[in-house]
Amino acid sequence: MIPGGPLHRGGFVDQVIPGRAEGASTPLLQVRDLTVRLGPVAAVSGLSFDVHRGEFLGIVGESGSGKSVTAKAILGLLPKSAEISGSVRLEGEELLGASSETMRRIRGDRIGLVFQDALAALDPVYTIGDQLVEALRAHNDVSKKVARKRAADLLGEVGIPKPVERLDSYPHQLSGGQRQRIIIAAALIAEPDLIIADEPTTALDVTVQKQVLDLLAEVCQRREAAVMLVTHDLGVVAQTCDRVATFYGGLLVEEADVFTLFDNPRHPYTRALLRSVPRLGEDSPFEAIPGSPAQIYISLTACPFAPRCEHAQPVCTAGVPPEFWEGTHRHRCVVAGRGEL
Ligand SMILES: Nc1ncnc2c1ncn2[C@@H]1O[C@H](COP(=O)(O)OP(=O)(O)OP(=O)(O)O)[C@@H](O)[C@H]1O
Repeated sequence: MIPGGPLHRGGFVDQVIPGRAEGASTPLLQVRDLTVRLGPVAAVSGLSFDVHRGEFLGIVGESGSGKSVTAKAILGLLPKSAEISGSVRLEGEELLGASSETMRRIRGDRIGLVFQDALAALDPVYTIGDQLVEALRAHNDVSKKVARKRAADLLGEVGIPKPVERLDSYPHQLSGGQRQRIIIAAALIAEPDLIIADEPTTALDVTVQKQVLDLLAEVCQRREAAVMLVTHDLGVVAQTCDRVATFYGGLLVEEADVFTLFDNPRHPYTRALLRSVPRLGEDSPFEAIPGSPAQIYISLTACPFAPRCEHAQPVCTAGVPPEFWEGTHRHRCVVAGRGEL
């Protein structure tokens, strides 16, 4: 048993997780004690976080840290063989264990998806207009003419020049950045409350990346929707997010508002992640994190970062570290929690 510090709070399920919108109404998305096993792999362990309306939450971590599995669990897109427990509520409605029909409705109406590969998400044999009109008419009982007008308006909203003409283009006739804007337009069709964007800009060059992220942030604010951005790129997080959660080995190891996380990271993994980002104009070279990302089998029994952590002590492997809170900043490092870091 790991001794919790004075700031340690136990229990997850009814825990209040303060976010940016403190004192605000019920969170839009409330994830509690989410645990996912995929065969022998403990992909996500005891995950709890909130997403509020109008908020941009970044989820960062190395490959294999459980980011995509978390997104898929929320969307009901994990394989049937996955063992899932905990709770995922969208404005109070429990999504874990919901029927496939309910989850199709949720994905269609309430949660929009933006994935990395825009070309794969668009059908090459149909025009952009055909695809948007079809998607619009799946959600709204409107004529083709009205749907086409709305599709053009949507393209305008996401910054596509000459939107009416673009409706007649095929995906391959557009640039990567334009295709990603169209994917965002498609994700917005049903006016979702939450947009989950999984590495949405990885395939784009830096300038276009910034435009697409600014667009997501602007749309999120204008529509009072929330965005959950899954990325391994801390530069992207710094540019866009209000709050950041760091994942490691399927565990949420730290969460804070973006300024606090960058200025005063508490978990050694977040610190290492920040040091691993190259900075222009600084003499000190960036440092790669030694060792390989953790793959956790069966269940988590210790701090997953301990084998790679320069500050690890025996206590770190005595059990899963509890949460330590400093205001709205929380982390799972016992050494930092004891004030020894
Ligand atoms: N279908 C699956 N079957 C078995 N294990 C899986 C499956 N999908 C993911 N995993 C495992 O679950 C863990 C979390 O994977 P996940 O894809 O969520 O990581 P990630 O943080 O999104 O990484 P990346 O940035 O590479 O996408 C990893 O150990 C991965 O190997």
